[in-house]
Amino acid sequence: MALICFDHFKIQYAAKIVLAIDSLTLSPEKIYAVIGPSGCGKTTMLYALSGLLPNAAKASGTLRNEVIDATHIVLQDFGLLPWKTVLENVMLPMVLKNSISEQDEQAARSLLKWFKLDDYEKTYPMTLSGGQKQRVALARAWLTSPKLLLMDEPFSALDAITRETLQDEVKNLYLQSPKSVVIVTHSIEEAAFLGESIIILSADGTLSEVVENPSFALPNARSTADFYTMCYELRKRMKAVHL
Ligand SMILES: Nc1ncnc2c1ncn2[C@@H]1O[C@H](COP(=O)(O)OP(=O)(O)OP(=O)(O)O)[C@@H](O)[C@H]1O
Repeated sequence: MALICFDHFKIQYAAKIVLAIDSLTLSPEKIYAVIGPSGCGKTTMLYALSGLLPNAAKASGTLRNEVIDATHIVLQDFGLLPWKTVLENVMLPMVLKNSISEQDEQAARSLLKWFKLDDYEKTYPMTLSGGQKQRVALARAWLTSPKLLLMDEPFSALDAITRETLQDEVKNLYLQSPKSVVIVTHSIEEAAFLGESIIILSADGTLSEVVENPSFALPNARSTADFYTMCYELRKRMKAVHL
């Protein structure tokens, strides 16, 4: 079954076409990484998938997202409310719907524990590090049990080791309870580690190709020859689409 279908889908700002995907189908319960040169339309693609395109964007053609009502997007700036505690921020979607159950609170606490934030539940976001804020945003995303999770450069602001730790946490959480995920990233290593399939966009916003990633499910994937080969292949292909 297809979760998402692009069919001659285009987005333009005034006369400038910034995304043009003729044909692309995404399957459920897979992690897709999206890479491509700066300005090629990666974030625009994510906004289109979330149904949150800016007013100035004009869309044409077809983009079918079968789970648009159960789609959650994690933005680059984390989207945390400074006047709410960590626990309240994680539970924000429930707070907004005015439907907090004991079960939700338990689930929020166990996610905070998973993300090593159990000592911080009464803390306010301004006192957290970038990595901790990102973890709060990820815990919130997971708590809503979205059918499709969209993440825009989720780890770009973090130092290398924190980034790898969070990538591991997200992958392990995904392997425990698979979801449909689309991650936009600038990092070839992140795409090769987190992407089961990697969508490569060209500089002009067209789809270059979708690459399957044989290293994705391997134990200790980062230290396998398949992972290094994948990084090498992606680097080669990225150079080609930059031209
Ligand atoms: N609100 C807007 N109004 C006009 N043009 C826009 C708007 N938002 C994005 N664009 C243009 O659309 C194109 C695609 O932008 P987008 O942010 O999707 O690229 P990206 O691949 O995510 O870039 P980066 O890798 O640098 O984050 C760019 O040329 C950008 O200038």
